[in-house]
Amino acid sequence: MHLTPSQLDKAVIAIRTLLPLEYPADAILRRFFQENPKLGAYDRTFIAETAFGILRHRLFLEHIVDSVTPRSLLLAYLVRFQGVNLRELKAWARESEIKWLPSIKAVKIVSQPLSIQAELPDWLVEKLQHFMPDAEILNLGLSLQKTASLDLRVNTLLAKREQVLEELLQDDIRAELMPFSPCGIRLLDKPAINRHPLFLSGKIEVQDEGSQLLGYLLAPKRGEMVADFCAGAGGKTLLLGTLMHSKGRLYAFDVSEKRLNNLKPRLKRSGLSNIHIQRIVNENDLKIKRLSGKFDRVLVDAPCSGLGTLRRNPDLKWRQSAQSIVELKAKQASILSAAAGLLKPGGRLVYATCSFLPEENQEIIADFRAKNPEFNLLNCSELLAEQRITVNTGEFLQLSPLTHQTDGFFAATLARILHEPKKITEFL
Ligand SMILES: C[S@@+](CC[C@H](N)C(=O)[O-])C[C@H]1O[C@@H](n2cnc3c(N)ncnc32)[C@H](O)[C@@H]1O
Repeated sequence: MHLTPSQLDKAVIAIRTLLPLEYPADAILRRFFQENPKLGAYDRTFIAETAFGILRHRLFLEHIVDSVTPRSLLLAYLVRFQGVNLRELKAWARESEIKWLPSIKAVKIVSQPLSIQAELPDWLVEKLQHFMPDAEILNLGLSLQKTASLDLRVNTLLAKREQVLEELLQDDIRAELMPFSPCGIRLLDKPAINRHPLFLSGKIEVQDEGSQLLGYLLAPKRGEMVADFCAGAGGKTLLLGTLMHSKGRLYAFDVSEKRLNNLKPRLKRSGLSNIHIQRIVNENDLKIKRLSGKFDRVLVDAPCSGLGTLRRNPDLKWRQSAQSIVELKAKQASILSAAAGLLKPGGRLVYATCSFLPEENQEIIADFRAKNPEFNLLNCSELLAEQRITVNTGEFLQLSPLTHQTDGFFAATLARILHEPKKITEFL
């Protein structure tokens, strides 16, 4: 690694700006780069990768430095995790630092407490210990410290997966077919894919394989009425529209105008014409109430802690807390209840999060079913098997970076029964 003093100085400033983590790390860095337009592509990559690397290993790094400063964290990270040689740092590091740095190489990670080894904060380890043995927590934590692959979804309305793979390989982009998703391609490096003609022409989108599987679980058909209740910037909406062959009506609901606006250029590229974007004030918006009982399929990609995406968003373990999980849980239950009201008898709903905490997942489903006996639970593995996708995680879909090389995802599939039992009051 070739490091220059000005590059290291800039990295220290970036880390200082980042570490209070008042906003998502990617947004802070984006702003930092906007405010430092003279930084070249190589410096930007170095700064972004280093900053994210420090967030991934922050607990261990804070443990091994004498005093926690952006500069000491940077030095410790470079030496310990990037194998940077002290000679390469001589022009920049102070004499006292050059003396101190060799000692950090000797600190053994395996003799640290579980939270440091797993790089998960104490509150999270405590929660996990309720349902996972320590060895599993450690493996999960280690898998979340790795970087995620760049996953693509082929827009099968515009291109065939094999053709896209061939084109990528011809352009010297190393890629392979995904193991689970029938429309997925995994890249083995991180090229600037958003400038590639396949991306610009709408033939590919960036999407984690786990997200793609949620679309296949919902399995919307041509001509159906479908809702993506928490559509955001529409990653899953676009997949659902494709599975519907652009036929039928697909509503993209969300409370965030900004996120829905980000869906618009993607929609244009996709060639889909069956998507109706609707901003709602909240889950109880009148627009939702008016559509009650009209939908064949509903996806609830609920707002969640995002802990399953720590490979991409390592800052989330610092931005979430035991208290934020309590608040999210109440929101998730309320959204699920409102979204379920959209379903026709016989309709299907998929509730999903990118979290591995039962509070946001199984507990939400159990509470919902206790209050709504007119909904049955369908077996996710069987539903996927019907589409020749083999992921055997039982009645719930539970994906993890450790086992499936995807983000951590949870999904449950509910079906509204066709003939609902009459309510007792109707007999009185
Ligand atoms: C996990 S993200 C969705 C990501 C999106 N489905 C995708 O594939 O890109 C959750 C979304 O829920 C939205 N949200 C939060 N509260 C909501 C509510 N009460 N009703 C509907 N959407 C809500 C957030 O704005 C956010 O876009």
